Amino acid sequence: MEIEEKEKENLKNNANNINNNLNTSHDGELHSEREYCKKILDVKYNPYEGFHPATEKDDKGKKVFIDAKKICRIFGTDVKTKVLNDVNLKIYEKEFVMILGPSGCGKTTLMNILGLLDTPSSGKLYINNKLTSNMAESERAVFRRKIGGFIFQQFHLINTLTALQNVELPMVLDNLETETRTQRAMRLLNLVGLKGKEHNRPSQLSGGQQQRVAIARALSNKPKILFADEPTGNLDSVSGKQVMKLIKELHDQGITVIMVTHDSTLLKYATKVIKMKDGLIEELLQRDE
Ligand SMILES: Nc1ncnc2c1ncn2[C@@H]1O[C@H](COP(=O)(O)OP(=O)(O)OP(=O)(O)O)[C@@H](O)[C@H]1O
Repeated sequence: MEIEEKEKENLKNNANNINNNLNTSHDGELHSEREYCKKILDVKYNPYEGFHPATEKDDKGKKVFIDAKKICRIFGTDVKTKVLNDVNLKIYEKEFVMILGPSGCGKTTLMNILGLLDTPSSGKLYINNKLTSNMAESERAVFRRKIGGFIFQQFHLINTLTALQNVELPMVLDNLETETRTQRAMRLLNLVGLKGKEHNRPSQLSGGQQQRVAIARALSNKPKILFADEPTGNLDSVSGKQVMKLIKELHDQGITVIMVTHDSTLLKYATKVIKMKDGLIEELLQRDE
């Protein structure tokens, strides 16, 4: 009988403990069972939902844009560091590829190689079936100017030029007539929501506006592929969303996008995810059809 009473007491204590846990929390945010459950559900939110490990079946009928075979990148001469280690990867036309992984795992290095901003130490890289190591530097420059568009976390605008002049710059390098390039630059600035800011210099624009100038500049030569390295990394969440909306619209119009990010909430825009670790592709995921 005495044992039974003790057991009852224990059960009551347990019930009280559970109840207390439901009604209060260490961070003082949870005040009801419902909120508690919601918190648990949030914790279980899976940014990779809707993706599956990529298989050869996923590639059927798609046109290969970039084909990387056993790409290695070693930095340093005396002390050598292997930053990319036998990376194999195919990127197809019209994909929206996101590269994720811990800091220093080689994301930017890989993207710079795919965008011909850097060259691999070994391995073969094909763009549109063309072996890039056979390209002259002038041909690589044409790819960067005419086929690729680039957006960086730090915007990389020229501070002494206006927004309009920044957007016009690649077209100046391409010898386009003044009238044509000014008209196109005005149209692009309008497209990215910067009508009226054409004559502002970067210092007179917010971070989000500067990134939108950078997007307009990246689009000035009508690229087929957009390389974006942490494009929202320096932006507040509202500006970040505007920039992502623009990039999504470009993808919807048929531009292939390769983007490096730390932010797994952006995976909703991706059709393919490359998870990197220590210079290797740890996992390749494809959005469910
Ligand atoms: N030019 C270089 N010379 C020497 N080491 C370099 C060079 N560029 C990159 N590295 C090294 O290569 C590694 C990978 O760098 P990378 O910038 O590709 O990483 P990441 O995954 O993009 O990192 P983060 O997310 O922090 O930007 C780092 O250890 C970095 O220090």
